[in-house]
Amino acid sequence: MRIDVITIFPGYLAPLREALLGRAIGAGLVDLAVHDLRSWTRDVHQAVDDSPYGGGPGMVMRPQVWGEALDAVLALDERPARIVVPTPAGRPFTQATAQAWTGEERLVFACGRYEGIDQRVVDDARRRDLPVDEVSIGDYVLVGGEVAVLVMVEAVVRLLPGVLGNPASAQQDSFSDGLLEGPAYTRPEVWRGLAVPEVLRSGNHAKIARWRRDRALERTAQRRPDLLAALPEDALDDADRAF
Ligand SMILES: N#Cc1c(-c2ccc3ccn(Cc4ccccn4)c3c2)n[nH]c1N
Repeated sequence: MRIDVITIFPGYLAPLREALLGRAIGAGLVDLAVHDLRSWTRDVHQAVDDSPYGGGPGMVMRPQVWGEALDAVLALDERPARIVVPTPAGRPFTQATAQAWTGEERLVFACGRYEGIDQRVVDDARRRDLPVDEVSIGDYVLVGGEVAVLVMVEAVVRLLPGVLGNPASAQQDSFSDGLLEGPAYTRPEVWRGLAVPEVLRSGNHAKIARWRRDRALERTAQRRPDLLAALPEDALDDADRAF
C-alpha cells in the first residue's frame, strides 16, 4: 500500500516513521510520502487560506492550491487511490472503515487546517469519479487533520498482512467482533494484593474462552450499549444470552 499525506505541517507526520509503522515501511509493506502543501503555492507569501464567503470566523483553505497539490500527488503513482479528507463533519471512521481500506492500493490523505478545505476540492474530485471519503475520528474538534491521519494510518496499517507479529491480535481486537475487549492480565499472579482471576490460571481453555466472552459482553453492556444493540441477530449465541 502507498500512503500519501498532504499537509502544511509535514513534521506532524514524523511519528508514522517510528516503531511498528516504521518497521512496516522498512519491510516494504507500506510506502509513505508526506508532501508540503505550500509547494503548490505561487505567491511570495505562500498563502494557503483566505476569508470565508458569507462571513464567519476563521479562514478557509484555498481550492487552487489544493487542486494543484492533489493533481500532482495523484500523478506520482499510477495505482488507483482513495482520497481521504479528515473533517469534524465527516462520516465516523471505525474499525470497519480501517478494515475496508486495507483493500486499497493507495490512500491519499488531505490534511486541512483553519476551518477546513474549500468544498469544491472534494466536489471536483468526486465529479472526476475519484473515490473521496470525508471522515471524522470522533465527536470532538481538533485544530487540523494531521492527528486524525496519524490515527487512521495506524488503524489501517496494523491490519495489513505481515505488519503485526501475531495476526490473531487483529482478529481479537476490540470492535473486530462488535464487542469491547475484556480485561487483560500478566505476571505477577498477585500484585499489591490483587490476584489474577483464577480461571485464567486454570488451563481450561473452554472455561477461559467463556470467561473472556462474558467479560467482553459485560464491559460492552456497561460502556457501549450502542455496540450491543447494533450486533446482528446471530452474533450472540445461547450462552451469550444467558450471560
Ligand atoms: N477527522 C477529524 C476531526 C477534526 C478535524 C479534521 C480536519 C480539520 C481541518 C481543520 N480543522 C479544524 C476545524 C475546526 C472547526 C471546524 C472545522 N475544522 C479540522 C478538524 N476535528 N475533530 C475530528 N474528529
